Amino acid sequence: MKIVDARVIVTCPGRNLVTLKIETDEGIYGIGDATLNGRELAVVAYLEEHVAPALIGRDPSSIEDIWQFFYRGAYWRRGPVTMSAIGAVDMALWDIMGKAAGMPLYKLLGGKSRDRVMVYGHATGHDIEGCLEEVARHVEQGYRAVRVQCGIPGIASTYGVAKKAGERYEPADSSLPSENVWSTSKYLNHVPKLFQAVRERFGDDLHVLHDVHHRLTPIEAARLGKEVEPYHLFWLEDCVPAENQSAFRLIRQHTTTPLAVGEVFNSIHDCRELIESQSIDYIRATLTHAGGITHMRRIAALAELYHVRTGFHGPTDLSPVCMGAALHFDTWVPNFGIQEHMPHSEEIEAVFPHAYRFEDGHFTPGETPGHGVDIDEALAGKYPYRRASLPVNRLEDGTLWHW
Ligand SMILES: O=C(O)C(=O)C[C@H](O)[C@H](O)CO
Ligand SMILES: [Mg+2]
Repeated sequence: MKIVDARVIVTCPGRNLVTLKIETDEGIYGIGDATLNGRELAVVAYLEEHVAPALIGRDPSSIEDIWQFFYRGAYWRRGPVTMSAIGAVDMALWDIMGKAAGMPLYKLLGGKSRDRVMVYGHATGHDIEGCLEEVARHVEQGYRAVRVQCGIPGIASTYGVAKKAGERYEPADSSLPSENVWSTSKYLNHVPKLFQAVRERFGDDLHVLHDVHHRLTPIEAARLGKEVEPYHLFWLEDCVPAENQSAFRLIRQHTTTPLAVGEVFNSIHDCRELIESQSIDYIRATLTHAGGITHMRRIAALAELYHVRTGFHGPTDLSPVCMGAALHFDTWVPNFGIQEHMPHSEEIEAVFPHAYRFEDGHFTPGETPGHGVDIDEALAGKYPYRRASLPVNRLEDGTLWHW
């Protein structure tokens, strides 16, 4: 089998999504998600100029060699643009090989390690009462695990909180970056009260999670981890920026709250120290941004040695293609922890028909050969690209801050 075409499809059914479609001389094609939120066209250019032409004529079953060609062979290694492009190629090749073998991807990877994949949903509210209502709505829908993000008294707007009750929040909310204001002290005083109220209302069985979006220093994160210990969080996510991997050792020394990190990671080198020093419990890197299935398998295998489990990133800014492939990976990977789930809009679901299904707080990937997600190109073509940016965050005195 030979690759005869590799094309990039950009569509914006409410938000920008980038898909790579690789076609073969045997009529089998595969698709991969290449969406890098707020930087979509950078990946499109990388794919169109440097990757797609070099794919033509290759054997799509040489998945490892093609991965090495674009990673090791590129000289300029790593980074979100390169690794998202490689991730899309890799996902599409695994899709092709699944279709050629007549097997769902999880079987190609080694078969089921579990019957279904637990996911967590997102509850957000402007105040604690609003959050509790949203948690209740998720529990009614069957979720066993809910991430809870709350507006902070005295802060006008906080990233990660929906503008209106019951709505989804959109990460890239305007053409150029909008601005939020941040106060660490107000935040740290509020969050323990939120989780106290969640436990009082919903009891001990619901898994609850929280995302700090990289906004604390290590000692502040240690304080937060300690103060929420009585509420037994499933995890505390991205409590500090992770460029400095050794910072997590300090947090770890102070708290038993489980730590998750890595949705912005692209490579095993971004998390090697975090994993080997057993400073984290969950690794959040996912297929699109961390070089596809081929590379994510290496990260998961390293993580397994150190009791670290997977907790893949799964926001709406990753397309259903990534979600489908991730659910197969989650079904197979021995050290699975949890999968994030932000539901896509109806428009997006229509552009990407898929085999995965939600039931009772869990997903199953389906039995369709490959990753089980397709793209309706005619429908995709009706939604042209629109520039959208992620916001920035400033302290109350105007200092630009972490997210
Ligand atoms: O889903 C999460 O945990 C996020 O933090 C979402 C990110 O902010 C979003 O994907 C940025 O594009
Ligand atoms: Mg996050």
